[in-house]
Amino acid sequence: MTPAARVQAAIDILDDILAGTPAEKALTGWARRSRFAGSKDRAAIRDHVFDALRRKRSYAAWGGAETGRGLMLGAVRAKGDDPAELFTGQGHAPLPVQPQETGRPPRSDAERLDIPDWLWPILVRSLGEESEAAAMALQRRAPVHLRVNIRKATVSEAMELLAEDGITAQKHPACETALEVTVGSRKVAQSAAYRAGVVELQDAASQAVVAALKLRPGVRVLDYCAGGGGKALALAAHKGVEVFAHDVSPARMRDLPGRAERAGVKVTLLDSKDIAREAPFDVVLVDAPCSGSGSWRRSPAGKWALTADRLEELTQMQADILSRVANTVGQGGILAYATCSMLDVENSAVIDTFLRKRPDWMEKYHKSWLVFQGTDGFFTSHLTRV
Ligand SMILES: C[S@@+](CC[C@H](N)C(=O)[O-])C[C@H]1O[C@@H](n2cnc3c(N)ncnc32)[C@H](O)[C@@H]1O
Repeated sequence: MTPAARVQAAIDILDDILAGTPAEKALTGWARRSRFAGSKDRAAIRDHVFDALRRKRSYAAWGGAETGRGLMLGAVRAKGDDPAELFTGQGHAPLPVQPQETGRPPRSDAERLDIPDWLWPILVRSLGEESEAAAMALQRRAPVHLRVNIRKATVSEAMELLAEDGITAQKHPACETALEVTVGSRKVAQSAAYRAGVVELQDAASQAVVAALKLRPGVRVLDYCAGGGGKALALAAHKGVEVFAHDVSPARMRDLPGRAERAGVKVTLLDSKDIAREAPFDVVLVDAPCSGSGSWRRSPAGKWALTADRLEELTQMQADILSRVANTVGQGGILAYATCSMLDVENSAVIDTFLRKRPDWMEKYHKSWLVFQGTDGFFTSHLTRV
């Protein structure tokens, strides 16, 4: 496909997404209907689509419309290029630009930085001078990070195994088990290292949240919001640590037993009544449902779907979960709260509310990871009884 034909394909897929089809479904549907497209075409089109979804607001301004065509036109103009070179109408290229398709530069910081207006003051209150850098990082593609499963290989061995499949990865400073893929990221899922459970796809900050717990052999840990089990598997990679996983939607943990087997670790799934029987735990991790603002590079739809009401609902949910699970933590144990959010209302404010209601608890540690520092945005806080 020519570069211009790829742009037209992105326009069609974006129209499908704007009409309500989830991004992954729209991309696979297009690929199925377009057997002529090679893997390089599909990768380039996917990049166009996700770039436009991350920068939907500013591209719509530059392109003059929130349509597939408006966004791709905006993408070209925002880079300072002349759309006439791609929008030629020749072959499968988009039709030439019409005089009424004018567009304009963004009019506010929020529009320029692709943040909804209502959210911008909340981000500024949370991050101060760093909010612009964070918003700009959210406009770009996320790096591919791997967690080395230290139960199966050392970090160097994992790097060598990846290299045999043409994948270059380098150590990431955020966590000892973390690698950043610099070449061959699209080959990871097919690689021998991945299939043998030597590496897992996981952001470095997500790994660092688990590493911050400094788990020692003999401890019993409950991952209370386990979801697909990314953190449960990272917890279970620690030798001698007994890991239990729970989720309010057990279906989300469907793949966890298979993933644990591949990783060579044991994770015991618990439903709500099992928790009472197995408590107390030495560590309870609450990787809470959140806005996901720290991972909007990967899931840009979340940035546009979030509303003030939904954010309020999430903070209520976060507070409820924390107070519900506190009693399952044993004496001297840790209640660890985490979110992949950079918003203070989901992070420090949730902890402050908990500590106000429970003066018998105190915060012993907290840390934030910001999205422009090379990882997803994350927050964690360790609470313990006074
Ligand atoms: C951020 S995700 C967890 C991601 C997962 N820990 C990982 O590392 O892959 C939050 C999870 O919390 C679950 N959840 C939401 N409300 C809950 C509740 N009241 N109790 C337990 N889990 C809940 C959701 O189903 C979702 O799977």
